[in-house]
Amino acid sequence: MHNVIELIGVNKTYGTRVKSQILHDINLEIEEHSINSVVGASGSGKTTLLNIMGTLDRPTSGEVIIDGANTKNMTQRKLAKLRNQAIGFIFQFHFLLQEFNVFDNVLMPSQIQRNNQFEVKERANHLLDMLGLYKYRRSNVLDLSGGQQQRVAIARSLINNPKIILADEPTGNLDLHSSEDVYNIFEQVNKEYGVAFVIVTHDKHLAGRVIKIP
Ligand SMILES: Nc1ncnc2c1ncn2[C@@H]1O[C@H](COP(=O)(O)OP(=O)(O)OP(=O)(O)O)[C@@H](O)[C@H]1O
Repeated sequence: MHNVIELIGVNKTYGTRVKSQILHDINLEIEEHSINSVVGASGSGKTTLLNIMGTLDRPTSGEVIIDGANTKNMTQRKLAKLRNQAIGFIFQFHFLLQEFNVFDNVLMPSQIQRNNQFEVKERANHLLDMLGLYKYRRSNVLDLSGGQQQRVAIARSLINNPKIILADEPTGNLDLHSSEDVYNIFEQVNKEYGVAFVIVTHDKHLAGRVIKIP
């Protein structure tokens, strides 16, 4: 089985004068097509771990391998390209662009690469259709409910056809019904597109393998 993410001996320490070690010698493999939930007490380092997996933050020591590529000595530019191609991100607060409509928000990550625009737009339409948002594609994102906005964020995370989606408390801001909706979509996307998921969660809906941070 191919690993889409591999962490080898990862440590993370914050602070310069007063040091605080958050992650201790983490060794982890995320297999392609797998679903994984990250759990742990508040402040235990779940978001820190996810940010390191997503190359948004670098470990103090240890190695992060994304889809077979060791990121240790990569330039910021190369890292940004790899991240944009391989990884989709979903956050608790979706960070949609308020001045853009639904369709343009979904297209956003694809604009960084010179992808075939026709294919990208077709894919955006397909994703919006799958997520029940096609009729809202010209609406401003502020006119949508919280659950609908999170579905726009899910479509956006999938636009570059990533191998992995990293989701940080994706249902933290949603009611029970919308939360279940989001988890059902994750399962559907995992089945249909083979995307691996790593989900940081506080709620009881634990999907797939559970990674516990001490
Ligand atoms: N940039 C930073 N600089 C200094 N300390 C930080 C930084 N980011 C996080 N921390 C600290 O690292 C610890 C872990 O934070 P993190 O957000 O990863 O935990 P978490 O498990 O995701 O928490 P929660 O469940 O409350 O969201 C916390 O004590 C936090 O204050």
